[in-house]
Amino acid sequence: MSTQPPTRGNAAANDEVPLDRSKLDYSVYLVTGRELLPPGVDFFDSLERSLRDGHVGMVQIREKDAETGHFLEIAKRALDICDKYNVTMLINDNLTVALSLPARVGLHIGQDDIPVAQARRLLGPNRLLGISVKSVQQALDAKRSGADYAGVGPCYGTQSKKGITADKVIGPRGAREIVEVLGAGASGGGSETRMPCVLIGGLNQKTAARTLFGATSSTNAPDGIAVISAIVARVDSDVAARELGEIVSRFKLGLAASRSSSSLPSESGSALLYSAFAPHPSLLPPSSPTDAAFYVDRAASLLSTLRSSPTGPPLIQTITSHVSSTLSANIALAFSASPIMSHEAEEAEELSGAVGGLVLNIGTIGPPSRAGMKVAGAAANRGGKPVVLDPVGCGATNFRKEVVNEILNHTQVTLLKGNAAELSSISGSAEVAARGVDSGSGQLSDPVALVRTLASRERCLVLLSGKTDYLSDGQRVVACDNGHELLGRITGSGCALGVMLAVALASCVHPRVAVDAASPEDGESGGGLGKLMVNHQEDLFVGALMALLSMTIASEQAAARPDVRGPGSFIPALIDEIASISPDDIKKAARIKVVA
Ligand SMILES: Nc1ncnc2c1ncn2[C@@H]1O[C@H](COP(=O)(O)OP(=O)(O)OP(=O)(O)O)[C@@H](O)[C@H]1O
Ligand SMILES: Cc1ncsc1CCO
Repeated sequence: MSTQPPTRGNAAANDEVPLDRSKLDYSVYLVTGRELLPPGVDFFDSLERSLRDGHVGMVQIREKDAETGHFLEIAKRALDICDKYNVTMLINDNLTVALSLPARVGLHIGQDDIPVAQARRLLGPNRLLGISVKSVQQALDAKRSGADYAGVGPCYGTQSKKGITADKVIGPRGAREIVEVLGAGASGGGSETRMPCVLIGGLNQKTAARTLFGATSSTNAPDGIAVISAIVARVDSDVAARELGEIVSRFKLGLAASRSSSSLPSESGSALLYSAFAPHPSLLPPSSPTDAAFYVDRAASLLSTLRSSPTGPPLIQTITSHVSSTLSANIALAFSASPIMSHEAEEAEELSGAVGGLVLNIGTIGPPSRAGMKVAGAAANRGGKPVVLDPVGCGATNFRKEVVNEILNHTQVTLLKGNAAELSSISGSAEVAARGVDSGSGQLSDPVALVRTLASRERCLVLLSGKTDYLSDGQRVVACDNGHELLGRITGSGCALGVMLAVALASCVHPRVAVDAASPEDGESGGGLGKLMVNHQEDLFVGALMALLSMTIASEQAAARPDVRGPGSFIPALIDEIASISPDDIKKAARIKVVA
């Protein structure tokens, strides 16, 4: 293990040299917390250990209970360690302590502390000044007020700060709105200068990748993560810091590659963590094809891959309604997958090692499935497994809206599927009223804009189901006219489609997905991170299309059978047709249009 100080050069240990803000490294920002140290671990030993390999670029000394003299004593010793490893140090809250230390030491304040403008006046122009923000307004104020960076959060509930309750948590999606306005030229006013930011609150080895991805907007991304217990509570704080550093650097590499559409650099033969949530750029078409045949051919060839997978059927964990459970499981089997209908939180973590994809369907959700979704969703995200969310009946009640919101915050979904009423409700429009689990009678005025905007906002694929289905990844939109009205006359066809989507998305992900199955007990330590090897062998957009075409074309074939006389006889025929649908059927019968 290296004991050499890193050459990052992001701190001016010599106060003669003005702080070069462009060289600060926010990737892993450690906030100290003596109260969280493991028993018998010395604060300064833990700090030095976490800094020595160069993964932590900033340290904030946080002492909520120490009186000023003692705080200063701790900060002075901590500064020696930070200087040794060329790490930038800040003081939490206490202006007196910050001002008693050399000018290279900054100050971080909260919204309830001294106003930023006043802090800036007292600190002078050179000292680093950070502020915690939890709303867009606070972010805009922070940009105007002379702060250098923002801590955005709390992303999740944490144990480190008393008083944080679930309703104050902003989630990765709330963080994204803030990250957006902190970017250069953000709408809504404020300075044109981009303000760096770190995500804070519940960030650890399990949540970091998903949260960085979810908090990234189309124009701006977080610069790093601020953590307390994910490092401080670990005896091996060096290993903890390295794990976090690797997650952030993989995220940044993936982000750069996705923005330049270049290929992702391979890392010991594995693709990058970022690709767990977004298609590998090399799988995207070189330019947007307007020719539907391009997608139909690729969907057909993905179906043959699924039918002949050398690794066997993908295991699909489905947390779904008791109404549609059996139909969904049978359809998964017919579609060359292996279903497991499990909503038990207690087994979700263990199960996640074996599953290829996860379905979260809120049809008859109750406390156990709600809890199971949380654990299963987090585990799927960590392992790079595709997640399909079916927000059944969303919009019909406030409870369902709340549940969907909660899921979108705790899990980065790969695909969101819903009918007009459900997606209308999630998008915040009242255009199509929900009466129950089926669409209302109203029509969407602009389904293309709805799926595109929602996909871009939620950073996932969106599939709007109905007579015509619309699929988008936020840029491309394909409309599909296949399907039979009998699908709308049986219950659970949408739920079963959700499972088929998970199967198809799982078949896009390279079979060499492997995550160290060891999992920590306390949810905070880094166990279970292992070697993540997530590759995609096909564009997830094509995967979703393959499932949709398979369901809708099979429904047409079933309805055309002489033995089908209505919804009752249609169900077994549909299962049979799904079991036998072939790549050729897809090529012959697909009726899709590239509409954007
Ligand atoms: N009138 C129709 N004509 C053709 N296909 C249809 C029709 N209605 C629905 N479908 C197809 O049925 C499948 C399910 O879509 P639907 O919108 O009915 O889902 P849903 O409302 O979520 O269903 P459920 O709640 O019963 O599971 C989709 O593949 C869609 O293409
Ligand atoms: C009828 C019904 N009620 C809750 S879930 C469900 C199945 C259709 O989604």
